[in-house]
Amino acid sequence: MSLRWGILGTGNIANTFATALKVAKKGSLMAVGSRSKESAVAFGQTYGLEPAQCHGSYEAVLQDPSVDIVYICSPHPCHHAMAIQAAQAKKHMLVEKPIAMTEKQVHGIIEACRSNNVFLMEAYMYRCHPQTRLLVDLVRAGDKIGKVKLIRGNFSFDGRSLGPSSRLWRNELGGGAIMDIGGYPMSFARLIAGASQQKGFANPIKVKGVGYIQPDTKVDEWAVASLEFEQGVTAQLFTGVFADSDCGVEVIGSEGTFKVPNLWRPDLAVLGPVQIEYKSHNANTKTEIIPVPLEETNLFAIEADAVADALADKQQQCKYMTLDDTLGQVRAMDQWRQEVGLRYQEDQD
Ligand SMILES: NC(=O)C1=CN([C@@H]2O[C@H](COP(=O)(O)OP(=O)(O)OC[C@H]3O[C@@H](n4cnc5c(N)ncnc54)[C@H](OP(=O)(O)O)[C@@H]3O)[C@@H](O)[C@H]2O)C=CC1
Ligand SMILES: O=C1OC[C@@H](O)[C@H](O)[C@H]1O
Repeated sequence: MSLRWGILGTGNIANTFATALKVAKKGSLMAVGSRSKESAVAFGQTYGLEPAQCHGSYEAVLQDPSVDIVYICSPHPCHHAMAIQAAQAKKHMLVEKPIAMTEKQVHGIIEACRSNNVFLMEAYMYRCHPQTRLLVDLVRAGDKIGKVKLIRGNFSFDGRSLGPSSRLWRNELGGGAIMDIGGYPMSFARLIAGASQQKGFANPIKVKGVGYIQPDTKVDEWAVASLEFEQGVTAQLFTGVFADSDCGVEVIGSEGTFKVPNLWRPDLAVLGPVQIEYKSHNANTKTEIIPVPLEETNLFAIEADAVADALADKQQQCKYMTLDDTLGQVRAMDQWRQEVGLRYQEDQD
């Protein structure tokens, strides 16, 4: 099955995804939509589209019969309306993370997709990667880790040079660390807590958080969270957009610890090796390096092909990020924001 993709938006990640579609085995780019025809044509030229495949509105892509599925990659506050329109146009969709701003919005998107029988996935691409799948299998097996006690996840980068016009620093565009990258460690903790209980994901029973909100931009510059799950599993999360820091993750169990230096972007070698490191708590053992067998290295091609596999299997969700998982994710994100006092216009809707 080869999926015919349309991309809605021509920004940073749109380019990454279009590049990935060149190597994806089960999909190709058929159209792009932008708020301006000029941007659409410039983008399309880079990826081999004809001018007729480059639309000066998102709506035109939704009406394009050569498109099966759209990739929604506008700023987060735009996702909700675009996803509902895509569902009404009977297009399947992969929506960038966070899929929407609030739990209420996520319910609206899921309802629209279910009633129009279209596929929906929140694009936490790292969830599809073999490295993540191997870690999940190791945690589920339990022989090395024992009982999971603490999950630690960080994602931060220095976004100050992007400047005040960037969506990252604008409250009305959903700016701040929690919404941009805090969702990665949150979704990771929920994935691993679930694996430790032989489930696809788990939702925290307690979310505590603090953070720093810039008084001028009204977005969070950094934030931390402590989570409690059932069966005594806990998690520590850090996110920030003011500095690069170690973005590795750790799972600490009763018998040993797994460390993954480069979980979020294993396609970028500069961020660290693609491998899982295991150290038993037995003082006499050395760190074991567990390699990750890879047939494909492009993370976004892996994601696009996972979407194609789900659709070929007549599924309306992807097993790596199901719709219930997405609902649990937005609830936990809403709680984290509430703890920190981070508010957006959508909280009043
Ligand atoms: N999975 C991942 O690794 C990544 C995911 N993302 C996610 O993708 C989304 C987009 O991020 P990114 O590509 O960095 O963002 P950019 O700001 O680079 O691009 C966003 C694009 O959205 C379109 N757009 C529609 N409405 C607006 C608006 N009101 N203001 C600005 N742009 C608008 C524009 O395209 P046009 O002008 O053509 O209409 C713009 O180029 C975010 O939700 C983000 O969280 C981002 C980076 C990495
Ligand atoms: O998802 C993301 O990952 C990488 C970051 O640079 C980007 O801002 C974010 O949206």
